[in-house]
Amino acid sequence: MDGAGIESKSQFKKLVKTFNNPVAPPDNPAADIVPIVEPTLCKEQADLMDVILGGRNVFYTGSAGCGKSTMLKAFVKRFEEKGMKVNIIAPTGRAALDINGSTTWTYAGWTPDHHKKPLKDLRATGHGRFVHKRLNETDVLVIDEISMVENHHFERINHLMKEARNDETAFGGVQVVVTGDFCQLPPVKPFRYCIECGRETIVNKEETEYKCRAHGIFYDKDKWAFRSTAWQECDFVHVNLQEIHRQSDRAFINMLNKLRMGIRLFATETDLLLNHESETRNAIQLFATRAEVNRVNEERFRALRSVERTYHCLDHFKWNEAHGNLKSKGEYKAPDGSLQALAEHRFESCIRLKKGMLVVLLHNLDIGAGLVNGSQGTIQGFEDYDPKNLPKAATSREKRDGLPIGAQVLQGDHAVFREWQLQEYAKQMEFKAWPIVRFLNGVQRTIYADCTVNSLGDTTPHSLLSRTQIPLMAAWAMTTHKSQGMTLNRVVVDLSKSFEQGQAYVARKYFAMHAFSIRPANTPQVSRARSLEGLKVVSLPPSAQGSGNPQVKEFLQDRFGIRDDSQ
Ligand SMILES: Nc1ncnc2c1ncn2[C@@H]1O[C@H](COP(=O)(O)OP(=O)(O)OP(=O)(O)O)[C@@H](O)[C@H]1O
Repeated sequence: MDGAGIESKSQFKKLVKTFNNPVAPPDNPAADIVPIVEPTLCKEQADLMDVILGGRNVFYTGSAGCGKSTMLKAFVKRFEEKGMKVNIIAPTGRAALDINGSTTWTYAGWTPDHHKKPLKDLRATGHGRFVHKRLNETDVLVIDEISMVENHHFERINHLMKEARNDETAFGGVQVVVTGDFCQLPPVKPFRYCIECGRETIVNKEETEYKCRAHGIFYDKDKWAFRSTAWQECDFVHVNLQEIHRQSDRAFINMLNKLRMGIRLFATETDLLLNHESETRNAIQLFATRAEVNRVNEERFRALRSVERTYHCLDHFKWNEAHGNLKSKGEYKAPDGSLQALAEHRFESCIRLKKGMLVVLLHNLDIGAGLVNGSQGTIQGFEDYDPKNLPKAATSREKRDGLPIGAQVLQGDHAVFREWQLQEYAKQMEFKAWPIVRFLNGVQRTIYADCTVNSLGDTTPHSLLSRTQIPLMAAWAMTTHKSQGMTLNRVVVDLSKSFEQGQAYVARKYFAMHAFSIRPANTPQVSRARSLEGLKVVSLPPSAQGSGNPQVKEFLQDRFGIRDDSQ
């Protein structure tokens, strides 16, 4: 098993006590103060790990919160420990940053214009120096957020890898692991250019057909990766993770599963969702647009009379000159000096903080203490900067002898680099003080800056792209987009309003996505983790129920027997 776990309630209580009482030394300092940032895999996750490590091509899926990202980190670590070269790719920049990977485009060495090339020419790009080398060094290709990867994009990558690796088996013979949830975001602008000749297709009014004069019609219903020839060639083992780790309330999980599949809720369930008792003091309001979020957050921020403190991020690109193609990553900057390459980063380039402000934590600080990505709290005050308290990379001696109470330890790859970046960040801080946050579960912590590192390039040492910033953001309001992947404690959401505003292309999926992105308190260690308790749904859009994409439903039914029993 990977990572340490909290095995009993008493162990958890002891940990919380230790964190809340920094003067009382615990029995075993080293064991108790090291934060737990990765959970212990459950049985079905461990079984999946065996299948993946066994070398088969695997597609694994499951509802939001079943641990897809947790699995990804765990098996990548295991492959890397075996010395295997793993490339992790995702269809968008933001998704790629979250998984310390690159985009499908960067991996393939393409710009969107490459889709305008006939397949034969596109395949030839696999012989470009960097691309050829990169694709030939891959042992395992991991594709995250597969729901957004369009059929022919998946197909094109398959062709490119066959050509580059001179091997006509699926993806040129590498092991392929794909993950994601087809009930979440769909591919954008499918079949825009004909895969055969690269000419722009002509779309009909209903956006159901894309026509190439020379090569016929492509149908919108076939836009999904699972409808591609490449998917068949991969001969995937299909795994559906069923245990939800974010929520613990059975009735609530059932409802979420129905919403995911676009299954109409029973009247009793709708009633429960709208009218259950909820604790929404200091809850976060989810909105569709950034403008609404900014308005609410700005109003509430201004209303606080305490002193405002501004924190600018520290972006850094440590470039290995062997990666000529990456040089520009460190060159393009936004007006505030932050790197364009990190524009989609989950940490803000600039944050303003005040005492009394509601904030949300943006990374897993300490799972054992219930402090995860999405934990909400209030700033209680500020701790003066003291270099002694900055998180440090543990030396081997410290690992052996234990660290001082309250010290935060930097673990894993790049720990020394991260420590250095934290020190640099502290030097450039205008206000030499760190926010102290009391979280909704009662745990109080000083929140130091965190440094996230993305390793880039095909050779080692990798080029390192990093952002260092205080991992907090205002939590009166948030976009639903930003809430994806978080475990929020208290949420208020008005779904009908989102519909009136005529949400973009995902309108049909919007309801399922939104409802599914609501993550009330769940960590089993937090005693009041009654899932519906932290959720307030203001109103539901009646038209939005019972939608769900028919091809996705059919696919999930075929593969996993997940069916719509309400019909
Ligand atoms: N085996 C486990 N034991 C305890 N907690 C777990 C376990 N697996 C995952 N979690 C926790 O559950 C939460 C959701 O996990 P994760 O983000 O991996 O899910 P996901 O399926 O990727 O969700 P999404 O589709 O929303 O991105 C995280 O806080 C994670 O730490």
